[in-house]
Amino acid sequence: MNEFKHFINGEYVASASGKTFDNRCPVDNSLIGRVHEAGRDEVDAAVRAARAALKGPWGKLTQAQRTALLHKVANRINERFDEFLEAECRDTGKPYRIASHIDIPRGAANFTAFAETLANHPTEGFRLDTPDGKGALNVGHRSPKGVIAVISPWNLPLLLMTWKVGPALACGNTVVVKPSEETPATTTLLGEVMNECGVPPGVFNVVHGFGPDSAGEFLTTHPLVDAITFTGETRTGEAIMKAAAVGLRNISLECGGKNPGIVFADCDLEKAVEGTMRSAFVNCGQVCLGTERVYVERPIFDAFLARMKEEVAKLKLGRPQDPQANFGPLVSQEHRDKVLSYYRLAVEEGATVEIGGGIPDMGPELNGGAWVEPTIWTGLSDDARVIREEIFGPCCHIRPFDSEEEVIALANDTDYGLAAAIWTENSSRAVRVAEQMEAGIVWVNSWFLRDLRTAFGGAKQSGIGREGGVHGLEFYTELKNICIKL
Ligand SMILES: NC(=O)C1=CN([C@@H]2O[C@H](COP(=O)(O)OP(=O)(O)OC[C@H]3O[C@@H](n4cnc5c(N)ncnc54)[C@H](O)[C@@H]3O)[C@@H](O)[C@H]2O)C=CC1
Ligand SMILES: O=C(O)/C=C/C=C(\O)C(=O)O
Repeated sequence: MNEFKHFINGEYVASASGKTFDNRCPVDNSLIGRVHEAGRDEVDAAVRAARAALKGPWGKLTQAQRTALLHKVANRINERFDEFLEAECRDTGKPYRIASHIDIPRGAANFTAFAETLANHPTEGFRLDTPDGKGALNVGHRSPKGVIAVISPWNLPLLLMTWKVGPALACGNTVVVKPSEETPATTTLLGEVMNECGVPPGVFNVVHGFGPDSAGEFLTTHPLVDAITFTGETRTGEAIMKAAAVGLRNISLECGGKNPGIVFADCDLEKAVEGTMRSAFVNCGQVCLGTERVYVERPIFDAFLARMKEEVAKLKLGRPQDPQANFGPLVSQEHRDKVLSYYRLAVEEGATVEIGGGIPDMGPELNGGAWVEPTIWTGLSDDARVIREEIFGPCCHIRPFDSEEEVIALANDTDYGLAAAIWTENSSRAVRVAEQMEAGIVWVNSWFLRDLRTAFGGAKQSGIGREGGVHGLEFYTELKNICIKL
């Protein structure tokens, strides 16, 4: 039986209260282990350790020394690849086939990419003319922001946690991470890696627990936290924003999406089908960038729908270890209840279920798991809740359109603004439409093609701020101008 403890000041510690909660595997609902639930005291100890570490050996490292240390962390994740893979897939149920080329490699790359990008970023400088003719030099100086609270979700646990911890540490901050209660394993394991690599105690801390009235709230309301970075649901983002208002702490929020895919008749049909399949069904549809609304130009609507149904029928559901499996369960029974409620709602709202729509029979060993069928609907009206609300499951609605103007309006008719995918071989149209998308990220003839140097974040209710590349500098550092009179 695993026991997931907090990682505070370089040591694994249990909750003083003795409070724990169960961690279950979504593949078959078996018990993985017990997770310690942090109270205010553990959160306070973690934040104080992080604050003290800013003034310790960590705060004295040069950028080059920090960069070298973060490379070591990335290498060690790669050396312990199989342990991370097994832990991640046990927590989430996702296939090894997926996690071994997305989650774990990106978990390591998030340290190297940000260490390099930030180490090589130039300092701002301006020469100012002055009346005496001698002038002045203005030099931008960046210092770490301080203690960063990282609140991370369950869908890509290692990837999304390190996506924040990597740049935070590269900029010289210290962190307290509150991973999702559903997926404590890889964040806990990262504590061992930090110790093995010689990252000083207190630089990386982990507290476990839930959101409201638990570790998440205790951490985000802690007065010694300087800034909060979050990925998860929009409503949680609002709660965190309120918490951050006290003491005027900075926030970076990456929240939900209801992302459109736009398929023009002049696309390469096979490319569009392959990309839309991935964007709707990879990770069992639990990716904030995923496509839940697909708009297809009428002349190819029937052909596109038929090909999508053929491909959905080929998805191979199975245990994470099954080398053929490319589709796992949802993360939890609770999330399955939510997704299935939308499957029922779609029918109530008048959808035609083109494929799926229910619970697959996985056999006696797996039927207790959080499995749902990959699902495609057609026929819903544009104001249906299924079209407007983020479901975060393996499902999409496909609807025909007749003109570019119409589809731009449809795609933007949402409270969210995270991502969009456009499929066309006409590059002028691609740019024209991409520029009109109310979204932070637009892919043309691709999806989830990630370059870690680029800006990442959402418009409207999909978030506040941009991370990625040098954009994270604005959040993870304090920029001071030093004016030197010559
Ligand atoms: N990347 C995304 O866009 C994600 C979206 N979701 C969506 O959100 C729905 C709910 O899933 P949850 O895991 O409950 O997401 P959530 O947004 O509630 O949880 C994400 C993280 O925030 C923490 N948290 C929750 N409330 C908090 C609070 N008041 N203060 C501080 N921390 C808090 C959680 O413990 C977790 O670590 C899902 O059904 C899905 O639709 C979930 C995970 C990721
Ligand atoms: O940074 C990435 O490549 C992936 C980001 C995905 C999310 O933010 C999400 O699914 O929540």
